[in-house]
Amino acid sequence: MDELKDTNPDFFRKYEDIDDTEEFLHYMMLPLRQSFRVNTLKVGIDDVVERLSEEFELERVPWAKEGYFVYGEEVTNTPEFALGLIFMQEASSMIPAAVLDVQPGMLVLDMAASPGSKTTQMSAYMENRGCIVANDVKYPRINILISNIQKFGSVNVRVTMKDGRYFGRFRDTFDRVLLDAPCSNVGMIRKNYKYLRLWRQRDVEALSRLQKELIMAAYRALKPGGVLVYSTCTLDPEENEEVVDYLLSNTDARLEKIDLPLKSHEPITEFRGKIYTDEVKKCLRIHPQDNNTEGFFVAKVVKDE
Ligand SMILES: C[S@@+](CC[C@H](N)C(=O)[O-])C[C@H]1O[C@@H](n2cnc3c(N)ncnc32)[C@H](O)[C@@H]1O
Repeated sequence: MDELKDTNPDFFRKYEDIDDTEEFLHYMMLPLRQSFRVNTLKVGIDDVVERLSEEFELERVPWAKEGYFVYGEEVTNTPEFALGLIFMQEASSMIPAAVLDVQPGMLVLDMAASPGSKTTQMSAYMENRGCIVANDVKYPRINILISNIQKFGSVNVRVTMKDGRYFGRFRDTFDRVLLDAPCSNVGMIRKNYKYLRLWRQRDVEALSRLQKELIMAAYRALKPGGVLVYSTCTLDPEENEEVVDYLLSNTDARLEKIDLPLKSHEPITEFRGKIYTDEVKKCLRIHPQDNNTEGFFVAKVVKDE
């Protein structure tokens, strides 16, 4: 552990103010459990589960009916994976689309969509009806997005390559908006230690500024009566509670409490001299030890009619 701390002392110093428990550090460094979603556009959940149970131990993800943890050998070596009947996705990353409550026929904006795990999850929930505009700003990531959409069999998706802030001009347009924002990826340290090496406070601050602009554009593009979900796979308050606090202070946005069968941490309302509205307590702040997943943050925002 000491060796690891030496790779980025600034990170560990800051995180003493966020979660200084041994449990947090322990789970941060533990390898992630594998998990997948059944592609309900192509196959029934029970059929896949029955077949894969012959080879693997499966455990249902409590917050996504088609999500499973998988134990044993590499599930990506199966025909089910090759045929796109299952989609590998970290279990906590299944939360935002589960919270967004998309319905068949809706117009949905996925503002930062690549590699498309949540786009494909939403297209399954929408039974391939309606339309998802799946956007990403980076050209190489657009290719991965398109290939995942094709492999999954999602036919209700249109891909765009724009800076997410561009969508602010489509005022009151989308029934649902997902902003799964670019972030400092602290939650993904469990997947790859490179995210620990790469973490810098100045990047957190720059990302926070970008996220505030993105969430304002996302809210503008949302129809009255619609729902916006903001999520990150990081735990820095500047990228989470502070961004949501910014939206609430500058618009008429409202938060709704998220009710899912999982454990979470109390959101942060005060950090390094900044005070955030108590409303942010309605958000989900998930530390890795809560459910043995990646760290994650999710906010459910509504725009009144
Ligand atoms: C957390 S990842 C999205 C993961 C994706 N939602 C999924 O579930 O598969 C964030 C994405 O934001 C994209 N991004 C970065 N800056 C952006 C911007 N200004 N506008 C739109 N997308 C951006 C990145 O290229 C990256 O693909």
